[in-house]
Amino acid sequence: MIEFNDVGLRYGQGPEVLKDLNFKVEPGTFHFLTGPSGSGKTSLLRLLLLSLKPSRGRITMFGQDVTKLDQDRLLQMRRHIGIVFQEFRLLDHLTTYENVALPLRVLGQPESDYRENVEELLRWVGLGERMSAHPPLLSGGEKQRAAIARAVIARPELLLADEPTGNVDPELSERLVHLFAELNRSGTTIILATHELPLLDKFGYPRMVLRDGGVNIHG
Ligand SMILES: Nc1ncnc2c1ncn2[C@@H]1O[C@H](COP(=O)(O)OP(=O)(O)OP(=O)(O)O)[C@@H](O)[C@H]1O
Repeated sequence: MIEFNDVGLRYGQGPEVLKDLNFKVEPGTFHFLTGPSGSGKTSLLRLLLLSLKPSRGRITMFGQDVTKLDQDRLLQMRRHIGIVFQEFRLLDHLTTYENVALPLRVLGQPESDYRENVEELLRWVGLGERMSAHPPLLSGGEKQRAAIARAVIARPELLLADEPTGNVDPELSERLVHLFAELNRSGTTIILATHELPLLDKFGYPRMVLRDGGVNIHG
């Protein structure tokens, strides 16, 4: 599903923050992405999200060399990718239901087509009673479950998560990772960036470790 060949990334004229990345991620797998602060986890996720282009090397995703795609094709490919951020990024003026439905609305689907799916997904993530609440009234864990639901409502094949448990307590962190694990069991490929060692130890998924600009996969 993902293949990096000799990929390097620099911002502007700065030094390479990622260098000689060579790895493959098979469909249906779950990887933790870890490494010290500043090692380039967010930068690597932005390459995978197609919001940054590498300075060198080749990135193949879904069978296509993404460095050769024009903007329209990149946008089409982007629809196969979901993203969850540490700081949730929900829209406060929309209800929880409307936040989760937004990606489908943007795709032009009529509400009659998606209402049931959105409600079912919200119940599945445990927000069945919170659908009409606005995000400022949700707890941290509830906000992140809403953000996860929004990220997967359009059924992405690849789900990226950047420190998704950074703003919730350890017990909730574990429950959120169980949610990602469930999504993975239903076929979604997952790459979850975290530096929380207890989570890495508790869930035995392989680790992509970034260090000194390079990456190694363990486990
Ligand atoms: N927009 C940018 N412009 C210039 N340099 C950047 C930019 N974004 C990140 N960097 C640099 O790239 C390097 C990797 O940053 P990145 O945010 O990818 O690391 P990280 O592993 O996600 O860090 P953290 O765990 O602290 O969030 C850092 O040296 C950072 O200063």
